[in-house]
Amino acid sequence: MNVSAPVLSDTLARILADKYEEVRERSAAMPLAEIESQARHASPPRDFTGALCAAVAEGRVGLIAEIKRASPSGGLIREPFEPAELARAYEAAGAACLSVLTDAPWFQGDLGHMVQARAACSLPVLRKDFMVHPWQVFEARAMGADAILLILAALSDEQAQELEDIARSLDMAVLAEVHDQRELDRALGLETRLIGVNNRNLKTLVTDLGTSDELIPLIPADRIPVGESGIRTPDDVRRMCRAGARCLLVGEHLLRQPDVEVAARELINAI
Ligand SMILES: O=C(O)c1ccccc1NCC(=O)[C@H](O)[C@H](O)COP(=O)(O)O
Repeated sequence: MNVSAPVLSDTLARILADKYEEVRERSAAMPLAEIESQARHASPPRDFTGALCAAVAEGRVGLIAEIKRASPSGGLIREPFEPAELARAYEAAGAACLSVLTDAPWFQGDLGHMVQARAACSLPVLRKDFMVHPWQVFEARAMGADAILLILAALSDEQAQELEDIARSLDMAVLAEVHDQRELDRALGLETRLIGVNNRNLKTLVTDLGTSDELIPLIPADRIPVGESGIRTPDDVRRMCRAGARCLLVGEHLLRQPDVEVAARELINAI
């Protein structure tokens, strides 16, 4: 696969330019065959999709609770920042899964945050990063990730397919993220059942739950819609459910609360 960033002039493009450079450096330090071998010898993944389905089958929100220190839109979100403590609190609240930001330049993330969070609980964990190259998928699994995010806006169809194939060969779940109908149509060409509708416009960074209102009803019944970004209140949760998503990915709102367990429980019990 070609390791060069698409030419765009928005926030996502700037993040991707840094990401392609990071992949170049990391893959130069460890060959693909070596990281692939580590991934294939890692202990088995936890069932990310199964955990979401179980929560929904029990009548609860399938909450993917996010762990991130900072973001381009929110600046520094939580300090002090204790990934293990957050993971335990989210699990105690009844979250189905975790999402952990591992991008350093834009989110102050680290793969170590994911390792610490996963070791502190029994929840399946999504590596939340900008995946553009097979090396990163192998790295994610080698470090314990149970799922990866594929942002359709950041990938060609061929890239998305290749990264999904690798993830599936490693028994990892894939969350395919879309922002508009065109990306949704492309995502439906993938095998994954998990289709994330991101309410954040990645060019302006503004969130609008109307994106979910519009796109989630278009997702076929054999897929699992996941509402993402800008979800803050029990009313927001109910709005996502009305649109058709009982699985939700929530970060900033929870991380800004002094007691994340109470805050997560409030959203989980909103329906
Ligand atoms: O959050 C950002 O500023 C951002 C900027 C550019 C690309 C991605 C970005 N966020 C990633 C996410 O989609 C969110 O971390 C995730 O959906 C949770 O959203 P929120 O509950 O609003 O923190």
